[in-house]
Amino acid sequence: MEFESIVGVGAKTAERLAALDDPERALSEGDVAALARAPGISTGRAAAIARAAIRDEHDDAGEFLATDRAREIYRDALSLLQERAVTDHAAHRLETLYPTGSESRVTEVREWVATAMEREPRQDVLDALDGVAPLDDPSRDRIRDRCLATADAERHAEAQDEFPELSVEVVEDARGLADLAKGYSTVIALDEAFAGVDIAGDVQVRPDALETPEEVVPERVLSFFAHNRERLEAAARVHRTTDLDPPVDLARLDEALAGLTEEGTIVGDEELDRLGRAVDDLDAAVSTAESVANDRLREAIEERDVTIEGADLLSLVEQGAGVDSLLSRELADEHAAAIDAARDQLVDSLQLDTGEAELATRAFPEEPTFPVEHDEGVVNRLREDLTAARDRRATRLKRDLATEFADLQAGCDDLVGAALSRDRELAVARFASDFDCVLPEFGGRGVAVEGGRSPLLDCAFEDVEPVDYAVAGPTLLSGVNSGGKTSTLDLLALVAVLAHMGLPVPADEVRIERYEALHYQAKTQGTLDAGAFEATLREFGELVSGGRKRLVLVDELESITEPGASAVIIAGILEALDGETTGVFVSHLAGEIREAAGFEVPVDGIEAVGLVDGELEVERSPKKDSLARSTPELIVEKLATEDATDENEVFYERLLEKFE
Ligand SMILES: Nc1ncnc2c1ncn2[C@@H]1O[C@H](COP(=O)(O)OP(=O)(O)OP(=O)(O)O)[C@@H](O)[C@H]1O
Repeated sequence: MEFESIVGVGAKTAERLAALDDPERALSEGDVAALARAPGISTGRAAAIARAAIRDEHDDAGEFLATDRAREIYRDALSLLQERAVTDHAAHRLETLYPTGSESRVTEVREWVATAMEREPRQDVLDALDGVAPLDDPSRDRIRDRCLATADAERHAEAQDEFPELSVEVVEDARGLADLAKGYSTVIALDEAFAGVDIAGDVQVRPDALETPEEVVPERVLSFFAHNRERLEAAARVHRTTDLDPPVDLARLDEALAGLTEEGTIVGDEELDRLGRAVDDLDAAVSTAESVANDRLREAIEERDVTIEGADLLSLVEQGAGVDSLLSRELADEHAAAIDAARDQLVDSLQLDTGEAELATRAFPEEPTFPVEHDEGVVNRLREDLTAARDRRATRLKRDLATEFADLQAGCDDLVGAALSRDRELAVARFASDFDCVLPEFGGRGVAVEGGRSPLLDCAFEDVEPVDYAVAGPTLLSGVNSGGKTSTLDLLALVAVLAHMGLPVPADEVRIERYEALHYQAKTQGTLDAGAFEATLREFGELVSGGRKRLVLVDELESITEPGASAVIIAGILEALDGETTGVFVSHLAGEIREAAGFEVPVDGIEAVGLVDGELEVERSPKKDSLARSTPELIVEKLATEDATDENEVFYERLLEKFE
């Protein structure tokens, strides 16, 4: 794949992406976490690259979010969704959702979303998801007891690539192999030509070694599984608590994992445990056995009165014989019994098998001595035999388990992948259910929202009052102070962004025109200086001349300059937006703008229905074709109708007339 063909990916980024294991897969699947593993690529950058790759695929050149406020609304919407993902990985992957005018992209996401919304976000599934993360490779420890050998330079290079944890040596001939066998416990020759050579030591000829890494370096796959155990167990739990069909036999995986310690060594094999204990306890067992024999013998000697004829004693002394001969003559049976006891003690305490026991008995020779002493040479041989048996068994078990894991590995990748993808789906399901969402319908002109409730408001979602608002073409939105004009624009923007991301929207029903861009101009804080005013006007100049189909939302543009000029400018912009473009302009100057405009600009209004305890009671849904009365007007009306006395009635009445 030509990475540089993706918009925004230059030569340097392309080179960084190429360092990944499988960048094509990461790009085509929008795997942000995998892309962020490339050197020097942050998660944010990875998300942007993934989005650019999707854009590329859908021939989607345009940027939907045309202003800062539009981008803010997108960020807020995305955060609400990401907060509902359990794993960081799923949260990152959700960044690949972005608003677009590309119908094919929106349709693709909507199909996925429709299934996602059916998922049930049960607590046990969310708990299980907590431990899931993509499988990753632990650092590989160098293995020093084995080496590979070949006479072929090309194979040498291949083997070095495949087995970075092993030494790979070049050998000319069998002599070279024999030299290596002196330094390594195992030498694995890669060339068929070495088959049949007779060399002392563990020299194996394995021309297939490169294809069976799990047999050559079982430690690799074992440490991979030991390292990823918790993620795998969590992913297995996700499958057990949902309707997901496991891509791997979970019982088999459980069993394989049960045979592995956290360090990647084997557990649960009785024979290996026995051999390990025998090696570890050998010295202590020999010394106990020796004590047993000596205690018995001492007891026997103490209990015995030894009578010896003077002539015999003389002959023994003349022969220079020691007490041993006396022992053998007088206490032969007791000595034999003591040696038997020592041998039994050694064999029993180390649980030795018949072959090992045969050697172990020789550790206590029959020649009568006191005190009884073990034969260190025999004990050393026993130690070597037991150690070799233990290591052989461990190697065989490791290799068997590694082969089993190698068989399960592809399924395990899918197991984790499926759990993470369920997390993304559940984030959408929770978003939809937390904010009572529906999938919007595309079509018609403008936007029509029924029962829309914005989760971006500064109050608890259950306190948000539903808003109905349908708007098409250029429109002014008037309304009382703090009536909810800005919140209505936010709701329209949010609905437009979510709909064009392919996501459900927080409303009972929404129909929306398919747009290519959202131009949302936030309220300016205070009057702009000449330069900023010029820049803002320029932006509108570009906006009105742009050919793309866009939704235009503008909040109180009048604050950019003095009211008289503002009304004229806004009127001009409304005129320039051809009648086809839906543009909602919030303004307190609706009357003035209307007068300045060369056409009958529709004005909708958010109205106060009254004053309750000094607080305005507001009807949040804008009323069509209605210039909302201002708050001062409402207060004057209240004074004129409810509180007027004979003296001030005329004053209030006159004030009220001035508003009309
Ligand atoms: N649909 C709604 N449900 C509940 N509360 C709302 C709703 N819309 C707005 N509000 C509340 O009213 C407050 C004022 O809303 P908003 O800022 O949108 O009004 P405004 O008409 O734009 O005000 P201003 O006249 O100052 O521009 C919000 O902070 C919010 O608490």
